[in-house]
Amino acid sequence: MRATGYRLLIFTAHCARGLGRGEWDMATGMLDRWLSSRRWPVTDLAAPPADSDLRAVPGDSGPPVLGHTLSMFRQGDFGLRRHRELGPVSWARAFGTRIVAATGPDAAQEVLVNRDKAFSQAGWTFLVGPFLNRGLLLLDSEEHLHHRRLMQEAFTTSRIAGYLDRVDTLAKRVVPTWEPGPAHPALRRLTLDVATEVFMDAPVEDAAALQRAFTDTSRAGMAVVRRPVPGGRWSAGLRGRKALEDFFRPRIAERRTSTATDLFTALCQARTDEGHMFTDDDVVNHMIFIIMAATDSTTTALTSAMHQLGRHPDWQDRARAECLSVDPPTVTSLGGLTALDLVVKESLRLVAPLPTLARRTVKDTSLQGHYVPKNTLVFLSPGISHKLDDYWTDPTRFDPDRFAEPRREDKSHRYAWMPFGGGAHKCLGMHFGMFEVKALLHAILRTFRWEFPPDYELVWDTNSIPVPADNLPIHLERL
Ligand code: HEM
Repeated sequence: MRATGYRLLIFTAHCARGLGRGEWDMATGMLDRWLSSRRWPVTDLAAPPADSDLRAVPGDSGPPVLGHTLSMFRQGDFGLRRHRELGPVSWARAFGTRIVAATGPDAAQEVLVNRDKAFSQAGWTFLVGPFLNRGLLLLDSEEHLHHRRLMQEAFTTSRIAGYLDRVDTLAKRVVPTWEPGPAHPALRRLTLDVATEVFMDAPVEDAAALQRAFTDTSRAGMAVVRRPVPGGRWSAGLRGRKALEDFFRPRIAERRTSTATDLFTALCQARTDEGHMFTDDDVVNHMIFIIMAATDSTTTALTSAMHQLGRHPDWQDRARAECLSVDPPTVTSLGGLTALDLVVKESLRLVAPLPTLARRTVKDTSLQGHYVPKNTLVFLSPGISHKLDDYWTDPTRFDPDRFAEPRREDKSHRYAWMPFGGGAHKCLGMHFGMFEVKALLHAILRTFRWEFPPDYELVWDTNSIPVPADNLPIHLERL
């Protein structure tokens, strides 16, 4: 069996280029069946110290050469299956290293609360390479706290109100120009427009080049060949990052005294009570990170919500009726749109935009009674916590009312619903992100109606940030 599987892997890799679509689907289907059915001998990650009562982390290396890399890429239920079979703390070999999965709300809480400071943000460097260098998420401890406090100045209620006003103006200009077609690229374009107009206040003529630079920079972290080979994703990412740096740096001095209401200006002017401000380097690094953090995540949230609203016309009608009763969408008026709020929360539960949060241990530590040695990569999975039937009734079903009183299933555990993470690094853009998604849906629901054929099934490509494999083709009917 082992030899068969190995041959299948080699065959798939060698033949990929020469196969037609049907043959490719057949080969990958065989591969997927084999990956799901095959089990590997379970061994210990490392022996716990003799004087401790800790247990070893159970897990396995998976198939030869690639380990579980392909399963992680190709199988949406891989993590959930391991959680059921091996428990909330297990290890697997993938991407050339051993990774500990901390799954379920208890394990997530222990890592994110990080009581003895054993889990560092260096885990993210493994995933995003040099592209998000010194972004807020990559900082640890006191330095992180200091930068986070300063950055909070860009997310006060009055700042958010200003951004939201600009998001609404943009949505009202762009959404009515949409034609029937794939929804995902249109949504991505919309959130990129938010990035250039609302976050950066960039000149219109620079928008296309900047948006290309964001895309190249954010994709580079997932490059298979992680070297600057000409024509490769890594090189494109380095060029993209440089283009973004070249945009931000020369404008900082002018933005420090500007009266503009964009996020870039807010970061340039952020100041603590003691008078500390971000340096020019900090502003550049934080802006590049924020744009990456904000764009793909909100695109996935919007795509998931549009998909669910198209499958559930009753919820679409309820959400639209609310949106038609309120204009413009503001921090206060959006707060009253209950059905829209429930739909967005449920869409974030079913498809967590950040499927993996990464940490690395900086010392030997314990996790749910297991021994985890120093320098171990640890992955958390909000999407797994969102699918456990200990916390959610019929977890695969779209059921927004689960977030309403009296059910409030999200209160079953502090970390049962965690699309925005938790602890010291909990998403700083959470409130604005929710408002942005709702303001954009507000414009879409007031302009269009849509539904999917009953037999339509969306397949999410979960290689990194979830995207619909078919771009979510959608027939928009103008109201
Ligand atoms: C639906 C949209 C969003 C989702 C699901 C989301 C999710 C997350 C998650 C899970 C984290 C924590 C990662 C970790 O602990 O490893 C995070 C961090 C962060 N997010 Fe978001 N995010 C969203 C939108 C935004 C927006 C719109 C912004 C800014 C405009 C933003 C800015 C940030 C920042 C600055 C951090 C780093 C916080 C820190 O390290 O202290 N996010 N986000």
